[in-house]
Amino acid sequence: MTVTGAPRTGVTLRLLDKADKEIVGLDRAVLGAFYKFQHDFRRNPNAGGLRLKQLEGHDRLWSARVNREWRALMIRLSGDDWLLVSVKHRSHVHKNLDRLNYGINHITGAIEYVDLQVVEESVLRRELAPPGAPAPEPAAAPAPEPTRPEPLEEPLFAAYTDEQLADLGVAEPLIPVVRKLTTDDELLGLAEYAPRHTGEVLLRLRDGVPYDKVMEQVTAPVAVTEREEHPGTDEWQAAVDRSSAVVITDDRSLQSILEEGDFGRWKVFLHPTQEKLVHRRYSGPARVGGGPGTGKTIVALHRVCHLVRELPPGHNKPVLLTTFNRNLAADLRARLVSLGGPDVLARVDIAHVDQLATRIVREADPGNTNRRIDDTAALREWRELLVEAGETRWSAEFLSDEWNQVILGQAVTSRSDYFAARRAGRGRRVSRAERAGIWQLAERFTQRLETKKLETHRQVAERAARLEMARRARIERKSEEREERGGLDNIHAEAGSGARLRYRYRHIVVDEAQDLSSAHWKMLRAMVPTGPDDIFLVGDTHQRIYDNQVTLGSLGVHIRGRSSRLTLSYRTTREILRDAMGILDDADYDDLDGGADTLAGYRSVLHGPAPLLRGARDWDEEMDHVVEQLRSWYDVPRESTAICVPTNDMVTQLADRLARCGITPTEITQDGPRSDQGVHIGTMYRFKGLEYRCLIIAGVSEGLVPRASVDAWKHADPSRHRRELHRARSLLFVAATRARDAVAITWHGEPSRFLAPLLASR
Ligand SMILES: Nc1ncnc2c1ncn2[C@@H]1O[C@H](COP(=O)(O)OP(=O)(O)OP(=O)(O)O)[C@@H](O)[C@H]1O
Repeated sequence: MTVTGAPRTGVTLRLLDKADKEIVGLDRAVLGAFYKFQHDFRRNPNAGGLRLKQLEGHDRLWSARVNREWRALMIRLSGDDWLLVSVKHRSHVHKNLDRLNYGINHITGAIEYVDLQVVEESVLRRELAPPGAPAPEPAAAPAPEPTRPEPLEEPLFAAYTDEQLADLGVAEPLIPVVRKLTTDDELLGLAEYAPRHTGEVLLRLRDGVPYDKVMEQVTAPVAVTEREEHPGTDEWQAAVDRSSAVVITDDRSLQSILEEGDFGRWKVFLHPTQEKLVHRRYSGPARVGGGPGTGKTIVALHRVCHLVRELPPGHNKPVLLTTFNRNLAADLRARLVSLGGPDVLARVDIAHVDQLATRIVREADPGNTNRRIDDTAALREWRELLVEAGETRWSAEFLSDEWNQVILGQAVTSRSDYFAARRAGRGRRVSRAERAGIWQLAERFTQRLETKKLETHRQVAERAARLEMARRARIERKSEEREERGGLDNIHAEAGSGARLRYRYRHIVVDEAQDLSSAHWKMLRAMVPTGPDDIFLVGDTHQRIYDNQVTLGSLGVHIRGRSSRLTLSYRTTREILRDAMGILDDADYDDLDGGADTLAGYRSVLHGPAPLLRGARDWDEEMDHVVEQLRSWYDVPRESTAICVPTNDMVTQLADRLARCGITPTEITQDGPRSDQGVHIGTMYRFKGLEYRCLIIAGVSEGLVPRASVDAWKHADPSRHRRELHRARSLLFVAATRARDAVAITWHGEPSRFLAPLLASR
């Protein structure tokens, strides 16, 4: 349960997950009346105009008047604590009351509400109600248009007994309906109405996942354990804490639901597994993994709000929320304001890791005016240096990697240290004489950058890490001295500056953790004292698109025993997810700490068309296909549509073609999309963390995805070849999982090797 604020009168009105869908479907006048109703009810439920009364034959179900025609149905949890489960037309409230079912699911321990009348009529489209029953609900949540089942079809769940279904946590009143399901349309219709856990279980079984796996992956994570039962507390009160329900206050929560519809749901209805991760107290650094769209960022944002609420009052910003780049940091800021409002924002520093590193380095050296360059620009510098030096023994790529991963990566500062440095995972062996040569070139490279007043992001990150680690050592020393002197406060003042020396943050929350480098982690580790709730990180190594493989334990970030995984995708449909997983193949992925990670149990309850695969003769024809595809999505707002391509040139060419066809293109730059309007176009790297309704991935041809040059490593450096292929695969995986509703993948010439499993499945 998410609590977004306390009511003022002692009356608590909560809203059960899915009841909101019914409310959003009401017409505007009724919605207005509902808004007023919830306000009046919280002030005084017994006010005459509300006509609060218990429903006959139901010990906890009550109705109250929303307006002349509409009634709110509520479960009374205890004295003044109410749970709103439905808003119904008054003609439906007093008839067939035995069709209303509510109770506590004995497996999940959550409160569930089911209106069998609505389910049977809308899902099965069968006349199951007794004669004289009211006509179908005028304002029930919109049901998908199911097709009439073939009369003799085998029921979908015939292989399972009622008891087996109940043991998985399927809502018991729905089991007779589940037995009657014969088509996928009916099943998807039921999943729309049913308590969420029931939908998850049934769809997973229908996907062919074995019973035991469903038990392990879907039911076990949310099952009540004996330890969780609260003896002494009312069982309904305990159950509401395990339910997806939100306390209605006058503030954002209701507004998010009523005005933003499905788009606002992430702010209020967390999945029980998300909820647990947000509110838990961790004894040290904790990590949350999970496939794309499982709500890792959402959990990180709720976690930030939770940490802020636990802070003592103050005006500083003791919580750091950080991520990989500027674009993502801007997105986090916007989402955090929308979730927590200005009060939360006032206590949180939001900055991407390179921005933090720059701050630290500038603080230590305010006169530094060097220009920052990225890895590609640094590689160009390496190439030029090699040409100028007439050096042919090593390629620029090899030296650049050696410099980044071994010299900077291990903070190697002297020739003798370099002779002793570990080169694990670097593939090619180098002799002592070769190391001497490489070291000389590395020194020339550093001097070259200094002369040109250039600095790479990695250099800055390394420098920042060293500065922060030194600062941390000073803090620890001072605090030891202070203890020895019996707590004299002024010892804490930093020598010379007079400034007080303290840790920069109390809590750090990291998004997109899989792409941070060792230097970033060292810097972050040094910024926060070691202790409970110090670092909370979310990320997915299947989406790692920069070559930053780390073992967190060796960097002082000990997540062992505090690692969890989310498995339900809220973004991607089952059809998109299946193809995206096909792209990943069976490559190995790490867990950021030297172990292996998997996407076992990764699933979705959303449903849509299968991704479209289409080849063309050449790039010109492929661009025509892209335009055609965009035109077929005429009813989707252009800014909810995007195209990603492998190269910058293709971005320019495609943008040009779209503009000539009357479709506004908007390029996604390093700082995000140039404008809010038009179809977004960018290279695959730019799509990290973004989300669209419809997406085209174009140019997925052999030679482009992966780049042809990658295969040059096959014999020269097999380990690098493997890494490059891994990264290219992840890049396509990230791209394919950005769409909510529809994906089209196009290519020209030969399709990318990564598409082989998808093409074979068609
Ligand atoms: N409990 C929830 N209720 C409704 N929507 C949710 C919930 N959790 C997440 N979502 C929605 O799912 C989508 C994906 O969430 P989010 O961006 O947090 O996923 P992620 O795991 O960080 O994805 P990625 O790894 O691809 O960046 C968003 O649109 C978010 O609003």
